[in-house]
Amino acid sequence: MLENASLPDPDHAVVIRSLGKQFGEKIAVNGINLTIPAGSFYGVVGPNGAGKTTAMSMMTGLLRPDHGQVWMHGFNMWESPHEAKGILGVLVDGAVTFPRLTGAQLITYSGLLRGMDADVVAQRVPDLLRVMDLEESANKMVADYSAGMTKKVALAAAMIHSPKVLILDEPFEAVDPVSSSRIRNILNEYVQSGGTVMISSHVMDLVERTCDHVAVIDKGEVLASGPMTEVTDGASLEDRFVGMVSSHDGGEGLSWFHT
Ligand SMILES: Nc1ncnc2c1ncn2[C@@H]1O[C@H](COP(=O)(O)OP(=O)(O)OP(=O)(O)O)[C@@H](O)[C@H]1O
Repeated sequence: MLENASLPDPDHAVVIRSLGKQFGEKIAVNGINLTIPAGSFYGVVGPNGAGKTTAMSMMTGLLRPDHGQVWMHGFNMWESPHEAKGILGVLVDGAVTFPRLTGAQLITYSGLLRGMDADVVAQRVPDLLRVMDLEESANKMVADYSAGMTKKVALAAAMIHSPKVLILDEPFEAVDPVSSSRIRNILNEYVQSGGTVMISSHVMDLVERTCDHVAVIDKGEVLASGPMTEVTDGASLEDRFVGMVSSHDGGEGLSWFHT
């Protein structure tokens, strides 16, 4: 485990030290270090299989790391899970929901599970259904939702308790552009009010426009991280990303694929 030389600054939203996970022979996350400043909109980008979901699952306490530590505003995820998880809202790819609940029930249940007052939950559920454009489907079972609707209801469930930190794996995947823009505006306001958002995405343009910090992950390692302008260094995020990842991979094309 990590040498606990010094405790991280509780003003940082998320501090990750030497976080690692191996599945059999496969090293999915290879001892990564990241510091997510409070009040930042932090993007995580990386090619398929880079280790983003594994890293985010460990950050949120859903998957136990082989080694390393995570602190949420100074609370250690594994030593003080109640405190660390209490300030966290999570949307992780493939996370189990309860598809036989209706959308309204799922969001309500999430709030009640968080120990919220039932009256406050009842006030917030219609607001969340409205901003997610799910009012008409509020009483339909989540099992019958489209992929984008499922993503939006899971996002609403992650937001109901107004957490200090939101960790969202691919939150805009399958979400239509109007809903995506509305959700980004809400997240921007949340960040301006001091909240912290971490998202993963494959859409470089969206990450570049939305996030003020970014980490590029490949093969379980952080290739670059920090303020967006420092990482991009005058180029587009897409160009920087492709440059970093392909030099890491040394990938070649298909010499036979032509007519
Ligand atoms: N439960 C598991 N068992 C075995 N291998 C796993 C498991 N979860 C992830 N992996 C492997 O770990 C590596 C990282 O996977 P992960 O899902 O974290 O990547 P990702 O960056 O989120 O990818 P994508 O962008 O495609 O969603 C992959 O090689 C994957 O096959």
